[in-house]
Amino acid sequence: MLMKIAAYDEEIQHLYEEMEQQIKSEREQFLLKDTERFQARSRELEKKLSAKEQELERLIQKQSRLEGQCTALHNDKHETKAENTKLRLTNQELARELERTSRELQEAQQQLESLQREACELQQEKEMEVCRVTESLQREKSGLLKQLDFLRERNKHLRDERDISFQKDKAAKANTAASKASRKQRSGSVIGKYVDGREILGRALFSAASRQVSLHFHIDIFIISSYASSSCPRSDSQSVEEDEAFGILRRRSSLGLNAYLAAEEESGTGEPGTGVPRRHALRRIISIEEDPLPQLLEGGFEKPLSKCPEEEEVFDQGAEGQSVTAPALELIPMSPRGQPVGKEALYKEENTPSTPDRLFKIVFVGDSAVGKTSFLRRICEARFSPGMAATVGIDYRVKTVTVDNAQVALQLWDTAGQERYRCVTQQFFRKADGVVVMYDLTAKQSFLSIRQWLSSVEEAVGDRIPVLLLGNKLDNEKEREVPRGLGEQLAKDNSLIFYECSACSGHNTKESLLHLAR
Ligand SMILES: Nc1nc2c(ncn2[C@@H]2O[C@H](COP(=O)(O)OP(=O)(O)OP(=O)(O)O)[C@@H](O)[C@H]2O)c(=O)[nH]1
Repeated sequence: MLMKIAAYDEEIQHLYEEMEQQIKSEREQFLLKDTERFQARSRELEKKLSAKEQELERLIQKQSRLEGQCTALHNDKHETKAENTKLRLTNQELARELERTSRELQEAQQQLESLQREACELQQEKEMEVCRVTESLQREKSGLLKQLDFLRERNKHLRDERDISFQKDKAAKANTAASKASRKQRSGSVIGKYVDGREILGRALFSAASRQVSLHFHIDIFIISSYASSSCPRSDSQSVEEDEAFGILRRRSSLGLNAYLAAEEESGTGEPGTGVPRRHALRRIISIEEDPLPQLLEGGFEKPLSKCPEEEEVFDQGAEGQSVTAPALELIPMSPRGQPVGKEALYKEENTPSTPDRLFKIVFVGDSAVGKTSFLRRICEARFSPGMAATVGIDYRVKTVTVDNAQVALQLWDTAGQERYRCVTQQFFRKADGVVVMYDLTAKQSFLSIRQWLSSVEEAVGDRIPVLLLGNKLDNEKEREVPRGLGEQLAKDNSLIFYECSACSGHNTKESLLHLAR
C-alpha cells in the first residue's frame, strides 16, 4: 500500500512536474505572445503618436500662420483706423475750404458784377468823350481849312508881288548865270511848295472830309521824301530853304492826322543853270484804315476813288515824260510805274456797275522784287510790264470779283519789300482780312525770308486770317531755285494756301486770289 501510495505520489509528482512544466511553457508562450502583442500595439501606438505629432506640428504651423495673419490684420486695422481718422480730418478740412471758396466765389461774382457795371459806365463815358473829341476835332478841322484858304490867298498875293519885282529886276539880271536864275526860281518856289504842300494837305483833308473819314480811321498821309538819304546832291541853302518850308509840314497835325509832307527831288531832272526847276513829286501813302470802300459799298461805285486831282495831273505829266517848265507848284511823280505810288486807282472787273456785297482787305508782302506790284498789275490791268521800279511805301488797288455769286471788292495793298519800309508795312497787317506772302521762285533768298514775313504777320494778327503763300515767276522755270515741294511743305507746316504763279504769263494769278477770297 505504501508502495502504491509512493507510486501514486511519484506519479502525482510527475504529473505535477509535467503540469508545472506545461504551465511554464504555456506562460512563456503567453508571455511571448503578450510581448509580441504589446510590441505590435506599442509600434502601432508609436506610429499613431508620430502621426499625431506631425498633425500637431502642422496645426502649430497653421496656428502660427494664423497668428501672423491675425497680427497683420490687426496692424491693417490699426493703419486703416489711422487712415480713416486722417481722411475724416481731410474731409472736414476740404469741407471748410469748399465753404471758404464758395464764399470767395460769391464775393468775386459780386466784384465782377460791380466791375462790369463800372466798365459799362466807363464805356458810356468813353463814347461820350469820343463824341466830344470828334466834335472838337471837326471844329478844329474847319478852322484849319479856313487857315489854309487864308494861306492860299496870301500866297497868291505874295506871288503877284514877286512877279512884279521879278519883272522889274528882269532886265537888270538878264545876263546873270542860269544857275542864279534857277536858284531864284527855286527860292520862289519854296513858298509855292509850302503853300502847295499845304494845299495838298488841305485837299487831303478835304478829301478825308468828303469821304466822311471819322475819327476812328485816321489818315496817315506820308509824302515820302525818297531822296532824304539819297545820293541826290542838294546845296545847303536849298536844304535850309526847303527844310524851313517843309518842316512845318512835317509835323503832326493837331487834327490827329499823321501828315508828313516832303518834296521829292529827282536828281538829274532839274538841270542846274537851265532855269528849269527841279521836278517835285509827292507820294502819298494811305493807311489801310482810310477806307474808300464804304463809298463803294454805299453805291458810289461809279465815282472814281481818286480825290487828288493834283496827283492825277502829275501822273499824266510824268507818264508822258515831259519836262516841266511851270513853277515848282507843278508836281511830277517819281514813279516810273506810270502812276504815283499810293494813287488811289480803281479797277473793276467785268465792268459791272453793281455794288460789291463784301469788302476784303488783302495785304501783299514779300521781299523786294518778288513781283508783288507786277502781280497786282496783272490782276487789275491784265498786263505785265517788265522792269518795274521798287514800290515806295504802300500802294493799293481795288478789284471787284465774283465769288460764289457774290460781288466781292478786294482792296489789294501792295507793300514795299525793301527793308526800310518794314515798320510801315507791319502796321497794315492789323486791319487785313487776308495776307499774300510772296516769294520769287528763282530767288532762294526771297523764300528764306518767308518765315520772317510769316512771323511778322502772326505777330500782328495771330493766325486768325488766311494767308496765301505765292511762289511767283513760274514762267522762268529754267532759273528756278526753290523747288515746288519746299513751298508746299512750308505751306503745309503753317496751314497756308499755296500756289505757284506767274505775273508775267498770268498763270494762277486769279485762281490763287479767288481761293484766298473764298
Ligand atoms: N519773269 C518774270 N519776272 C517778273 C514776274 N513778276 C515780276 N517780275 C519782274 O520782277 C521785278 C520786280 O517786280 P515788282 O513787281 O516790282 O516786285 P515787287 O515785289 O513789287 O518789288 P518791291 O516793290 O520792291 O517790293 C520786275 O523787273 C518785274 O518785271 C514774273 O512773273 N515773271
